[in-house]
Amino acid sequence: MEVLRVEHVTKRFKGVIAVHDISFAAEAGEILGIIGPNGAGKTTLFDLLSGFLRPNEGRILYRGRDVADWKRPSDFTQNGIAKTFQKVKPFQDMTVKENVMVSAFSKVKTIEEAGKTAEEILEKALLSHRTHVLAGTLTIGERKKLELAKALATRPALLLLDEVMGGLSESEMNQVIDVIKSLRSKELTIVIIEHIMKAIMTLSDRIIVINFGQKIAEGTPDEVKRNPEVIKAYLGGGVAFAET
Ligand SMILES: Nc1ncnc2c1ncn2[C@@H]1O[C@H](COP(=O)(O)OP(=O)(O)OP(=O)(O)O)[C@@H](O)[C@H]1O
Repeated sequence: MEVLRVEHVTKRFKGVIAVHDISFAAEAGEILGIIGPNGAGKTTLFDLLSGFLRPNEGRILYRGRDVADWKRPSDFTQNGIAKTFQKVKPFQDMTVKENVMVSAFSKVKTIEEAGKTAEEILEKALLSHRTHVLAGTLTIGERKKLELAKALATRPALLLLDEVMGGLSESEMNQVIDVIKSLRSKELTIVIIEHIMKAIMTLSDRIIVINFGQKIAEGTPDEVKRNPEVIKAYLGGGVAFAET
């Protein structure tokens, strides 16, 4: 079943065309990677998918419904679309559990239910050993896991992960990769933007490559790695595919 369809979407900021006539789709249960050099338009595309921005042209269909009908970003959350933020900003003076409970309240009504959701999700996010500490005391790796947990607590069907590996050590990154792998199910579609090639190549079923706002390639990780257009775009940006 198709969960997401992006049709000829364009987003302009004054003179800049940040996203230019992009189309793609994602199936239920799929992990779809989006890569591209700095400034390619990835963040803008995510902001369009999560309702923070509106396209100038084209449309975005979620489960067959045009998201233009939704007025606020919270309508996106209510309908099952969750996004993590590149710059994680937990409520520092609240515990890890309380942070997750805040997100859980988008779907449940009572403190008991929110607490239960938070505990279950913290377990999934490999963060249950930090349940009762203040979020302000977490390491960067733990903050990234908390960010993931907050998104999961809204019970999404479409999860948008924006550079969740950034700033992590190798072992922290491997843990987050394991967490994301464990989320795989036919009820959840994951779209992930990531600069770290190892992570995106390991996780993605399919990858879309964008450069200067346009889609330049789409395929399996192996197909994308061998694509001459992609190699050219990345060599220009100084990133070597050979490492992956
Ligand atoms: N609010 C804005 N106003 C003007 N230009 C913008 C705005 N947001 C993004 N842009 C421009 O749009 C283009 C795409 O930016 P975007 O942040 O989406 O790229 P990106 O692929 O996410 O980059 P990075 O990998 O560095 O995060 C860039 O040229 C950027 O300068």
